[in-house]
Amino acid sequence: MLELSKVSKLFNPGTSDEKIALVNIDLKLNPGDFITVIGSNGAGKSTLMNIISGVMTPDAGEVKIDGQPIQHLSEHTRSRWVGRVFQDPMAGTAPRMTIEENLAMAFSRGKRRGLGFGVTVGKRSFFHQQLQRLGIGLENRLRAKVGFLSGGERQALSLLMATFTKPQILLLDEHTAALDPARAELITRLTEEIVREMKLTTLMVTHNMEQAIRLGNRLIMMDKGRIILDVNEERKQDLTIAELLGEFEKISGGKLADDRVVLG
Ligand SMILES: Nc1ncnc2c1ncn2[C@@H]1O[C@H](COP(=O)(O)OP(=O)(O)OP(=O)(O)O)[C@@H](O)[C@H]1O
Repeated sequence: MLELSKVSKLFNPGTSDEKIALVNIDLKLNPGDFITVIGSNGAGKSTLMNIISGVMTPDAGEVKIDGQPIQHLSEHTRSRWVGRVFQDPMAGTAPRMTIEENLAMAFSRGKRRGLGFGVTVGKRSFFHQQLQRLGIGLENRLRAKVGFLSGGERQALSLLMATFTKPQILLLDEHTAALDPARAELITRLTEEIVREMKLTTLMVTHNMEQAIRLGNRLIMMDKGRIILDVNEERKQDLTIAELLGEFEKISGGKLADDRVVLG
């Protein structure tokens, strides 16, 4: 499963704009772990996601999946093992393509070019069945252009596409933050269902403290490029938001500064 050892990342080193993003991060995910990630502004959460998915390379340290170092592999190659849903509903799908074309693209992810990209009858029936799981009627709109879907519908489609090929690791990068509360709740419910049914190992960044406590079996808190707290399932069960914020203050010596934090 995913393991990071001594991973560090510094932006603009040696300049007046130097930014510490990650400092000696050690993180080991066990199979089936669903970890929520919270932290202050600029704590390094997105950098962590970018390094795991291959958007960025670390300055030092190792990223391994099932014991194999992957930090030299491109984002495209890693997409075979790493699924990701971004905050922006526009980011995970191609707006000018139809729903079924987007799904076909996700289906062929990581495979050699030219293999399996078209929409065959067999695939169409599979896509129909998969979309039905979402319960929002997208299975009846297979040939609709994705650009015409609402943000929530697009995010549901992105979630399905990211998990289609049962990734070794699923990265959720504030994927409900840009949605209205009802849509956010829908995507959260779908996320829980898909992660549970497929037993996906998941890392989810959220600014919603209640969600961070309620979802998953483990919670990590980041500050200034470090993991400052790693809460296990047992302790997480009766954790409150006040206790979590208190822990942050105790360890970091300051208040959790996050302009997007949602307390419940
Ligand atoms: N491409 C970049 N170039 C320069 N500095 C960067 C870059 N990406 C991130 N940083 C800096 O690295 C640090 C960590 O940023 P990162 O985006 O990972 O934090 P975050 O925890 O996701 O923050 P937020 O919750 O505010 O989105 C910050 O100081 C940020 O300004």
